[in-house]
Amino acid sequence: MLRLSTTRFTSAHICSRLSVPSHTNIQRVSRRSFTYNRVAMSPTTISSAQVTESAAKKRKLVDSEDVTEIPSGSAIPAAPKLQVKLLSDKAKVPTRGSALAAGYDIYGVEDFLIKAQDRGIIATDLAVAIPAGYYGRIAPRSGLATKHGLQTGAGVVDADYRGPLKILLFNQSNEDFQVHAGDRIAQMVIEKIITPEVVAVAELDETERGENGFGSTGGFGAKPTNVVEDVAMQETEEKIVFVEQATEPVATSPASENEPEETKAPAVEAAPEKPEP
Ligand SMILES: O=c1ccn([C@H]2C[C@H](O)[C@@H](COP(=O)(O)OP(=O)(O)OP(=O)(O)O)O2)c(=O)[nH]1
Repeated sequence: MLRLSTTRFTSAHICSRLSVPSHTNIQRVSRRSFTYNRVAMSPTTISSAQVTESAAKKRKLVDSEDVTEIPSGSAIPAAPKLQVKLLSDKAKVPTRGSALAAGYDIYGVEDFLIKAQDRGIIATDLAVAIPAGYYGRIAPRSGLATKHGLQTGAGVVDADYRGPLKILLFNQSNEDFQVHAGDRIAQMVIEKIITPEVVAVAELDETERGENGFGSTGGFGAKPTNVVEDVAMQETEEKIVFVEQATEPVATSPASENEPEETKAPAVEAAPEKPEP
């Protein structure tokens, strides 16, 4: 008889299993698989030894900018660092609001009144060194944008810029907005870029779209044609859920058998009995 059991793996479980500190490099792909540093993994078969082997095999595929240094004996590429220099004692190191937040909140260092429908440039007294191959995008904080109409402008921070970081804020509301020293006024997202060589050509290649632009694919209500229904990805929580046959022996890799107790994944739990109708 087939009896279904369900085990839920969060990225924290996986990190614990892999004995790695951060779950930010873990990306869920489907119910049964995820990637760690872009290496495909399965929660049923994962072991630290496999991570080491797989990562070593795929290391050549990782862009060189991703790998600042690979310490000997470690399979996990060192993450690029965002260096910040505080230019005054009012400056604050950028912070992230949650474990997986994309943006680093940026703190202003001055009181500044931005009049309604006006703009202001706010000092941060920060200098930054963004890793090569990336840039910093200054983006609005959603709360300030929705409640007070505060948008950011300009917003491209080059990797080679070493001057003081400034934040351009537009007040699109009809009320003045008072910025206080120490406020989190914007966020900076570190985005990967490519800078291809520019080549002038006589003709561009042909495409289906051609020269059609600005609404040529339909109105706002047009149904997109490229949407694939994926039930597994509709879960709201970041969980990897898989189902296995409890009556058959579960294949266990030798490496995972030798793992210390605290790094093992949680035991398989029996699925709750379905109540009789
Ligand atoms: O919101 C922003 C945008 C830019 N900068 C800094 C970092 C960036 O590297 C530099 C130059 O910005 P950008 O290249 O966008 O400005 P530009 O007008 O093209 O100036 P430049 O000729 O110096 O490149 O100004 C900020 O501090 N805040």
